[in-house]
Amino acid sequence: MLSIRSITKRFGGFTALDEVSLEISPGECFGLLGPNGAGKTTLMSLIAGLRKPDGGTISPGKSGARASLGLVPQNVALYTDLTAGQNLEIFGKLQGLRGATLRERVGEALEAVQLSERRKDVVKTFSGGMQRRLNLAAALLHRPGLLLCDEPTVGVDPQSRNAIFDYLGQLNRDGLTIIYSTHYMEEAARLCSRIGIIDHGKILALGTLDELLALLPFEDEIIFPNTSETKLFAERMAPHGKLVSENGAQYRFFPQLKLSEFYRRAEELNLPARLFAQQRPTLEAVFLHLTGRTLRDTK
Ligand SMILES: Nc1ncnc2c1ncn2[C@@H]1O[C@H](COP(=O)(O)OP(=O)(O)OP(=O)(O)O)[C@@H](O)[C@H]1O
Repeated sequence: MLSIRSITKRFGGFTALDEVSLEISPGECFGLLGPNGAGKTTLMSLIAGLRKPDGGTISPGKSGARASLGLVPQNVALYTDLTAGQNLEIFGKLQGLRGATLRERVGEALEAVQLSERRKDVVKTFSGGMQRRLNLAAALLHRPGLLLCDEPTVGVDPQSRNAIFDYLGQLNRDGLTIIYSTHYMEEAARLCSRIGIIDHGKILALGTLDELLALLPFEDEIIFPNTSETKLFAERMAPHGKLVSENGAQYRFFPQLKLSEFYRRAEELNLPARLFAQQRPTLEAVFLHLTGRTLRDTK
């Protein structure tokens, strides 16, 4: 168990983390979901022992379970003039591996992130996604018990993203504890068994996806086109929920009135029901409910 109790971190007069408390169980994949600047990287760096908190405790300390820790940093940290194989050999040596074990682990890691065929290629010729995959492999050579992944898929193509997800899922099923930070709600929902929503240095809510969705005061969100036909209706609905305009093309409405009442009012303006698509809300709606902003607004 990793216990984070009332952690505070300040940079000068600015409070980046404000009394954050979390318990992470062995074998869980915990998601830290929040917009840019929320404090995710700061929290990761404190857990990794790269920075010291101004208040609070993290236990066990670096000499305990956290001694066996892998960190996938937000920015790719590789020697781009060297080959993929040479990079992993350097990281493996830094992690204390030598000889046959090192060679074996490097081979396994390249295989796991689907880069075996690029072993002898220089990293600067790799796509962003391939570099991300190698960055992940580098953190795992010493087979840590806890993996910290700080937004490992930013700027990654779908193929690499899926490869990273499949690999992390497999590692987690094999018992690796993972803390995964992201501002993509789909990633947190897909990969993590529990999610903490973080904003302005505070954990606003914590739970499974279903527990977080249960915080919402409505069951379905409604999507409808943004046209001259629906403009007046959207204006009338705005006080009865949260209305978000998406790229000027459609509205997403989080209702605070009964759906029967919503459709009755649409009918008053001769808007047919087929214009409206109802769907189960996502973590985006939970974030909006908790902060009044969308995750995208705050990027
Ligand atoms: N070394 C530092 N000095 C001053 N302020 C900092 C420092 N590191 C982080 N901050 C500030 O602390 C806040 C949290 O930053 P942090 O990098 O932890 O956020 P984040 O959630 O990881 O977001 P991002 O995805 O943008 O990295 C931000 O407002 C950031 O500007």
